[in-house]
Amino acid sequence: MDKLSIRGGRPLHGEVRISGAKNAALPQLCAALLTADPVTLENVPRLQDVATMLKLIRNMGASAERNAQGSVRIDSSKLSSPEAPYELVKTMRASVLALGPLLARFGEATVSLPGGCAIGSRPVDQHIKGLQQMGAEILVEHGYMIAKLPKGRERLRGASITTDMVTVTGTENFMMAAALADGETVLENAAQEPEIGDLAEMLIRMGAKIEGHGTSRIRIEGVPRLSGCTHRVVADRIEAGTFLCAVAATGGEALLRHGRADHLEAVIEKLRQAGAEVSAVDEGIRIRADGRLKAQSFRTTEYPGFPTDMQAQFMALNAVAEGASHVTETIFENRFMHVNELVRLGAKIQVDGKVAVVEGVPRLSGATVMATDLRASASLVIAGLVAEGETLVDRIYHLDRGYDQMEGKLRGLGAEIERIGA
Ligand SMILES: CC(=O)N[C@H]1[C@@H](OP(=O)(O)OP(=O)(O)OC[C@H]2O[C@@H](n3ccc(=O)[nH]c3=O)[C@H](O)[C@@H]2O)O[C@H](CO)[C@@H](O)[C@@H]1O
Ligand SMILES: C=C(OP(=O)(O)O)C(=O)O
Repeated sequence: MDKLSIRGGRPLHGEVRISGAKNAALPQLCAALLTADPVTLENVPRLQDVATMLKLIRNMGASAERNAQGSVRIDSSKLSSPEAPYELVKTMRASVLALGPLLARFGEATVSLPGGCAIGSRPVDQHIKGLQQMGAEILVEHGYMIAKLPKGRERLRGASITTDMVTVTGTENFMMAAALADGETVLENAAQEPEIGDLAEMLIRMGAKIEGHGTSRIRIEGVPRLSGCTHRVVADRIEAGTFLCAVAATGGEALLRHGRADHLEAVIEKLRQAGAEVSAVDEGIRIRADGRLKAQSFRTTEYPGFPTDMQAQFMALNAVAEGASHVTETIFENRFMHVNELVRLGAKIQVDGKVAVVEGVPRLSGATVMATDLRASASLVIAGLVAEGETLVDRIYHLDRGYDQMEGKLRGLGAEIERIGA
């Protein structure tokens, strides 16, 4: 199992290229299943979840090829088996995004339930309820969602869907299903994350009729068929946010090329309050930080609030900042697994239910720590970049699931970081 060895204490300096967003690329790879025409996605990040999604698509009988420039071409004209098996779904929750497109195009789909993961339970009751409102018959049996259209029906039908909570993958599944449904679908309480807007733009390029994406009410007028398209995946706001925290924590200066400051306002606002200089420039985002920053309290919520996917990384920054802070996690019940590992590096953090109380310390000291989930891994890397001596981050397969060449990019910024094979 690979580990990362980090020798901390060097401020990060220079330029880093932000990749395409994992959480945009995954639904878009599923959206390619909505058409028999070839679809080309540009700027697809090289990370494990994308590799798993390509495997899933190929497993269904479609072809999916990546070229040297990072584009992926998907041809699902010969798709033979509309099924997402447990073996693939268990390593990647985003597989549930195959449900909407498969059902809409083929009138049937069998997709494994995602179950839970380290950060908490990952229920899909809202997905099932919404697709049932669109006329699907869905049976949950042997760990699978077995979905089909009633006899005699060829298409899902438009519906008015109000979810009990804001769900990102739910909104994406409904948008894709509704794009090929018969009639109008209105999604109330829809998610507003930039990845939703990017998916809507891709679907519109394919011929879908969608309005209101980026607001909490999305209207989709179904069309009988969609065509192929070429679409460029939006920059990864969470990767950008991770590098912003890393530069801020080490007291450095960097340009994040292609980073989208407009997608990261809640995080940037907190970084500025902490004392970092952050600006949106034509090439991306610039950040500069001097000395110790001031700790910031925050609470994770849906977009445009502070993203749950940035909670662990900002907590690493708070751990070495001046003063105390309260970090409240409202989306996932178990997303504080990095806390005990940060404590091993010398951080002072106590968890009480949904709140972590962080008492900033002037220094951390390197140790062996274990990554427990994707963003927890990134938090430990940031802490390792600050800590004195060597930090060994074990189980970095979690990191590889969602970051495109993290250690190479950090090395480019002057970090002393190395991957050690088993
Ligand atoms: C709103 C939010 O911040 N969503 C995050 C969530 O998206 P992801 O799409 O994975 O999760 P959802 O947005 O669907 O879930 C939001 C909340 O709704 C609950 N829920 C969801 C669907 C459902 O059918 N039933 C149900 O109860 C979930 O348990 C969770 O508490 O995790 C991703 C990976 O960390 C993040 O990128 C998303 O930003
Ligand atoms: C936890 C994440 O992803 P997933 O929903 O794929 O588990 C994430 O992107 O931070």
